[in-house]
Amino acid sequence: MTAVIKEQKNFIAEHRPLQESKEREVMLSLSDCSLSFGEVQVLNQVNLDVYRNEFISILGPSGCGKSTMLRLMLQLLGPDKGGQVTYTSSDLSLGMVFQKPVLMPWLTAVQNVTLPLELGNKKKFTKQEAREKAESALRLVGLQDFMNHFPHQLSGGMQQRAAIARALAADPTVLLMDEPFGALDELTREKLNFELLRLWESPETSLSSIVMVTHSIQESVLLSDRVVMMSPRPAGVTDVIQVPLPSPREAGMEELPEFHYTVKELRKRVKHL
Ligand SMILES: Nc1ncnc2c1ncn2[C@@H]1O[C@H](COP(=O)(O)OP(=O)(O)OP(=O)(O)O)[C@@H](O)[C@H]1O
Repeated sequence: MTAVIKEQKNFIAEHRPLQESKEREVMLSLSDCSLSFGEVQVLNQVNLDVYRNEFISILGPSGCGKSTMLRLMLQLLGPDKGGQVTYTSSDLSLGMVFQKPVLMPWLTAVQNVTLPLELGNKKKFTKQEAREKAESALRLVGLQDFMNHFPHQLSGGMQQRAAIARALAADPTVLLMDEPFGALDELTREKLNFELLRLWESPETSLSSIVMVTHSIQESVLLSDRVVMMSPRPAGVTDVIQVPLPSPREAGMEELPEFHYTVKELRKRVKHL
């Protein structure tokens, strides 16, 4: 058993090799991005590179512009003049998971996951392919026995799993997540955090990088390689902290001194904002 776990760890390490900073590949970048809604300036000169094979958390005060930053990354919004959002990687494909699962109540789990794959003018998948991709994504998130359940028949955690499956079914290389577990109870949240890491590390998904907005300092330290801290609005990046925990992350790492030290350091910096 131990040998199998060790083998899996080695596989994960090979699958997701740590890159030296000078050779790290940038997947997408925000350069000097400011953004205003009318008179209200929300973002101020935000600079951030998202690298291949990394997990980034974004922490910042409520209303500072974290979701707006994700919408910039998705190019649903454009920055003010002078700013630039650049997609640098040739295999970049973005997926999004929102705080609320936003499932169609009249569709089953598998129909909800299939729907976006069938929409749009340039249909990438046939009906049959879309269905197979949806079923395989639902299996990945552990909902194989609930494919034909309607959203009201699923718990909050299961609904969020379905929303993650919906994003994964389109084979994104970068997954953007806006407080995906914020509305869940602590135990479910903890469970889903580790499930998310497992999905990220799995060779069965196309995921390379994850950018997650969270309000939890502990969650950000446990999950991420880097924590990006934002100031109050108009928000800029005040700090980028490299988390010194070993990879892959595992349950129990919250007991390590590096974990406590990093949480303490982030708390100190949040207080100074
Ligand atoms: N479409 C919009 N039109 C006008 N103002 C907007 C729009 N979207 C966001 N805002 C404003 O931009 C600011 C930043 O919003 P955003 O949702 O990005 O913050 P946030 O950091 O994600 O907040 P929270 O942590 O509370 O979720 C807020 O003051 C919000 O009211």
